Amino acid sequence: MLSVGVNGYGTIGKRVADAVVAQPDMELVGVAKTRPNYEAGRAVKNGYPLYAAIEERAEKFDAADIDLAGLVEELVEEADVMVDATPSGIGAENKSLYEEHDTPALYQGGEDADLVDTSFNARANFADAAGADHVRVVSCNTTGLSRLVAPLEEEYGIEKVRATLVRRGGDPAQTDRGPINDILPNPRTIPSHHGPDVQTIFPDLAIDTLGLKVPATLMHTHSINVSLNGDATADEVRELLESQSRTFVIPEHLDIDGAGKLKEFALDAGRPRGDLWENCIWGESISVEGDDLYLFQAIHQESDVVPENVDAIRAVAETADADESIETTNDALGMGL
Ligand SMILES: NC(=O)C1=CN([C@@H]2O[C@H](COP(=O)(O)OP(=O)(O)OC[C@H]3O[C@@H](n4cnc5c(N)ncnc54)[C@H](OP(=O)(O)O)[C@@H]3O)[C@@H](O)[C@H]2O)C=CC1
Ligand SMILES: O=C(OP(=O)(O)O)[C@H](O)COP(=O)(O)O
Repeated sequence: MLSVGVNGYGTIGKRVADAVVAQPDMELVGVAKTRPNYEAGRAVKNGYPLYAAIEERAEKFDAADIDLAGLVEELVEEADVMVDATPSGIGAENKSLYEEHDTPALYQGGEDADLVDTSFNARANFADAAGADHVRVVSCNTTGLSRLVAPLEEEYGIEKVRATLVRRGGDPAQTDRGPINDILPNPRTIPSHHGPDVQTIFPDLAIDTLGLKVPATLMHTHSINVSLNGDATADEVRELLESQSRTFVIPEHLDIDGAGKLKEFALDAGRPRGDLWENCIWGESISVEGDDLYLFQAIHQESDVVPENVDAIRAVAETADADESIETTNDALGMGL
């Protein structure tokens, strides 16, 4: 069994913790937080040992009647692999903690690519993380782009990707992002960080990305154009994407016309927290004009990186190859819609 610790128990961390618990080959050693808020209480109710991330604040947990299992240093010492899901920039500050205890660590997409030995996407470059000490699971949007690029690159070769990312302004619980009423080019410069980030996975890929932020919380939406090298028809591309385990081509008959219905669909399917781990690609949008493929896909920012984190744990621990790990993760989570 792989012992896993999660430092940072927020949007991503709590989902990764639950996903680790669901795996047949992993155990959750515990999770770390700085404050005794509702998520801390829920972690304890779930039976997850809770560690204080900042020693001086440990007494606040006592005052809130929330039991601590110890300090984050003890969690790191006990874990075979740490998943750092702290806010952007804090992961970099925590790197020395993991090094002191000789514990390999995963970081999230809010950290810089140069913090780590390799950036990670399970479908595209699983083997690059073998035995690495520091691995970054790329951001939600970069994960969504990488999952799309990998099969297209293998099947046809890619001349160029052009992607416009309409990004949600904040997660549903991020009240500090709002109230919001605006549409922002974000960043105003081009490219957005996503193109260079995709190139940390596909170094030779030509890709331009433009980003915007809109006053929505549910999901991101990508408008994609891929100039392919090989001949393709829309039907062939659709079949290819349907054959991938983490790209869900939304059938037309479901009559899902936006992120709101997608989330409702996920809740109806019994998905935890209404999570959509897969890229959600509108079937009727898949079009080929000459060498150019076009499509729309929705990306659930809170959850698409979760199975990638689980796979990255096995990759650094070298306990499975890509296909084995992806299959185990998918089965344990209940992937497939
Ligand atoms: N949300 C998203 O859509 C996505 C986020 N990411 C990336 O994942 C990372 C985490 O983001 P997200 O989950 O949204 O962030 P959240 O703010 O939801 O969660 C971060 C958690 O870290 C805790 N924390 C804060 N400081 C520390 C610390 N010093 N040590 C330990 N824990 C700490 C916070 O707990 P406390 O309340 O106790 O301070 C909070 O629970 C970022 O790099 C982000 O860019 C990637 C893909 C999608
Ligand atoms: O990784 C994400 O987005 P990104 O791929 O646009 O950086 C998450 O949705 C977090 O985005 P945020 O930086 O707006 O919180």
